[in-house]
Amino acid sequence: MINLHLLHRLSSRSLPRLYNSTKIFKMSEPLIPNDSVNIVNKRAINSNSQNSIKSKKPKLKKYKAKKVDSTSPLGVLQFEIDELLNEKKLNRGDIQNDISSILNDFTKDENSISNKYHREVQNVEVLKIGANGDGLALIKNPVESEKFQIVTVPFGLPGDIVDIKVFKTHPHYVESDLLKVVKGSSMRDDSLISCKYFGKCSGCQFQFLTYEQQLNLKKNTVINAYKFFAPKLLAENLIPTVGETIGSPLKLGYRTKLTPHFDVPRKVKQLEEKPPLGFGQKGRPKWRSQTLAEGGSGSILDIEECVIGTSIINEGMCNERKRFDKEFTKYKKGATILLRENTTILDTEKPVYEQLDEGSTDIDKEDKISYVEVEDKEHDKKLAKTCVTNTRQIVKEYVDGYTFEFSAGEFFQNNNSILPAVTKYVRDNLQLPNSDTLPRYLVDCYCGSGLFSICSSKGVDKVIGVEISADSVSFAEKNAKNNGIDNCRFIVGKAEKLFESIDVPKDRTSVILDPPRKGCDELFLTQLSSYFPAKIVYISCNVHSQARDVEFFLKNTENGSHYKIESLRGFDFFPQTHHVESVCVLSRI
Ligand SMILES: C[S@@+](CC[C@H](N)C(=O)[O-])C[C@H]1O[C@@H](n2cnc3c(N)ncnc32)[C@H](O)[C@@H]1O
Repeated sequence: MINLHLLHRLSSRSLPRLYNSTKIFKMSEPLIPNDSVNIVNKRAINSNSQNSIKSKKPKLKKYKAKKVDSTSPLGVLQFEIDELLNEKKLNRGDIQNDISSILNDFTKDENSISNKYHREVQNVEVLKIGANGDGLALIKNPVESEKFQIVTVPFGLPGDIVDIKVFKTHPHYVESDLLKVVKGSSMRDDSLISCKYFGKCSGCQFQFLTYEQQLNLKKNTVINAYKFFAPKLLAENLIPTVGETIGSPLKLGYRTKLTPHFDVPRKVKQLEEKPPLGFGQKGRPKWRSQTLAEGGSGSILDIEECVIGTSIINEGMCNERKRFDKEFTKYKKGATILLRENTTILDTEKPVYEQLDEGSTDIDKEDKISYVEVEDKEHDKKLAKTCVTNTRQIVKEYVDGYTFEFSAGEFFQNNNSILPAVTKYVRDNLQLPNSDTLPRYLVDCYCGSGLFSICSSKGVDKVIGVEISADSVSFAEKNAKNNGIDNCRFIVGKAEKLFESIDVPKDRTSVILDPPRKGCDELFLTQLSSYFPAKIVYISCNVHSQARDVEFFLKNTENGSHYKIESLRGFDFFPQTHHVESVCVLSRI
């Protein structure tokens, strides 16, 4: 049982700590700038007045495709589009949109190409749900009657019949806003929605699904990722049955970090009206009458409470919003507010207020630090949770009996409730066969402030961690020391720096990989394969780059063919959202 008390203490407090002037979640610009026609006409007038003999043709606008990483959400969408086309026996030509005509259509009347494309469509059947949580559907092309369009439908579930507004065109798909669910999919259960901003905020996608359905969708994301990014492994039957997704103990109130933000329009010297402070709107809200009444009309939705944030993070958000109400006129640029949970293990002999570090304060309560007291019955400890807003402040987290310190602005996992299960799973899967007497070693690549190194250190003789952030490495060293662990060594540098000085025998060594979203690079994977460790546990917040890396490792490196995928499954670090963390275990054959 968790025992919650809210207590406060006196503290002086200034402005909220803001970082990164931001343009996060800015909606895309319209394809045709409003003044396009005027610019062209002005040029024509100028050239006439100079009696120019040459009548200059307006320059045709060309569509410039942005380079996307194939494992990013937009890159993955391309695979999903091809899969849908395959199922419908269509090809890319059948869904190609005439972007050039839209870009160069300067007429403004209702029959303009742009208006024909960006229209409302009724009774659209959603066919699939993609990895980023948007539905996918097939609609008729409004201009070329023999053609179709693939449309993304936010908050659309397979089987839904919906009315949509198409608002943006890309070469092979169009984006839409969901206007109305005409007939709901059997998966949809709106009674499960716990946030009034669901359907408008870009944070959550799955609140209307049972938790079991959410876990199943995430399992499918893992299956599809390996289908799309590891086709050779799939063809050779080298991918095992994907395990059930491991759920989070907390389904709501789990997020230990939130970053609400606000925009200040350009050219505004002094804000007169308070701008929305919250999270990005999904799609273009101006077609959704409800949205205007509930939280603003801009690209940011004004949100006072986030149901997936922990209670102290929401308390911090409430404090910082009160402060923003009073002080918004001082800001000349948009900014992001960091809200990061901090845990203090309480000495029950001392008054709580004496043990708290700096944290978010309540201006209505004499600037007292807000905190929530939590009892950890398993380890017989009392914890105080505070909310840190200063990116440089040192934050403490408490995982499975260990304490971790790191800078509030640096990386640390955001769902504390699932970490004991994840660290145990990693530890169990690092085990080497017949390892009862011989020494065992662990290498933790991308180790951050030492979470996996420290949580796995007991069963091994020596741990080597490698991490690019010197700041994180100094925290990893400090964390090992504070937890009484003396068998860990940490190296600052790119992951491949490890191989310059590795001194542990490969046959007795397991390796953890936990890279950022973009995954590992080929140089590192090639060197890892040459080192040839006994076991590899690859943890990833982007299963698509993980699948690509695993295929590269098994198929394109020196010793890759001597490994097999022992197991593969997702962990649900972020309930109610589309995100999935994937753990892939590789062992030598
Ligand atoms: C997903 S985090 C994992 C951190 C840690 N395992 C944890 O769970 O707290 C990825 C880490 O990789 C680090 N990193 C990014 N690129 C790197 C590289 N090329 N070599 C080593 N570390 C890198 C980042 O600084 C970050 O701490």
